[in-house]
Amino acid sequence: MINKLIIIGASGHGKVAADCAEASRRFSEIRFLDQAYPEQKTNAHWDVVAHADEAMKYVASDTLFFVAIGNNAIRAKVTDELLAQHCSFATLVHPSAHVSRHSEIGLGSLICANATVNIASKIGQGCIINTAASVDHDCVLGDFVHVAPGSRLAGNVTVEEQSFIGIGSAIIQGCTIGRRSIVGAGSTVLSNISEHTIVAGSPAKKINNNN
Ligand SMILES: CC(=O)SCCNC(=O)CCNC(=O)[C@H](O)C(C)(C)COP(=O)(O)OP(=O)(O)OC[C@H]1O[C@@H](n2cnc3c(N)ncnc32)[C@H](O)[C@@H]1OP(=O)(O)O
Repeated sequence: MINKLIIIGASGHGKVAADCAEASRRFSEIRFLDQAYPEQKTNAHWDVVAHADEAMKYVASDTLFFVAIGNNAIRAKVTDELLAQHCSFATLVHPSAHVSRHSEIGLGSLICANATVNIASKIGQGCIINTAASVDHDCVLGDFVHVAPGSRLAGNVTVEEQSFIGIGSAIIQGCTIGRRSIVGAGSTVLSNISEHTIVAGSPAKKINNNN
């Protein structure tokens, strides 16, 4: 029986992931690994038990791993390293989230409190659908996308891999956000955004490249 969770990343985001895992009642033991160990030994109510480099010592048939690193590129890298070592991953869904049974959630993703994933949407691996964010019908999110708290994706929105949708943003129906792009906090996206682009404002306009 799988009942232990090892979370890589004892940050603020890590404690949100742990809280979500605890609320799901799937795990009897939740522990962290972090680069800050041994200086950091706790994260909120949970213990940091080892350095992140020691993950392999915790591989066991009753244990799942979860990578709680907010930076999309680093989360992708750490996840890929652990997958290469055949670690088994948890997908965490807070009990207050609404996830349509006709949607798909990729391995290692986090669906936070009060978030919604509506019918026929597909969320990739290692994504974060943060607090009270909503992903409406027929959306497609690539791997390691982060939709920050309170953001709204209308129907048929595509967000390509490793892009970040800033807190409180809105994206109208049918838009595509290219890979590794950033939508600034509180923006309104009315048209497609190219890859590696930072946009902000209402309507959202390019303010920089994201290299
Ligand atoms: C649970 C959690 O905490 S999840 C995390 C949630 N956090 C977020 O959503 C943060 C999102 N980040 C932002 O909005 C940032 O401002 C970014 C990434 C869009 C831009 O950051 P930077 O590249 O550092 O841009 P910088 O701060 O230099 O601003 C450049 C210009 O864009 C403007 N700008 C920056 N962000 C925004 C925004 N969100 N909306 C409107 N204008 C903006 C600035 O005012 C500035 O304008 P100016 O040149 O006229 O002075």
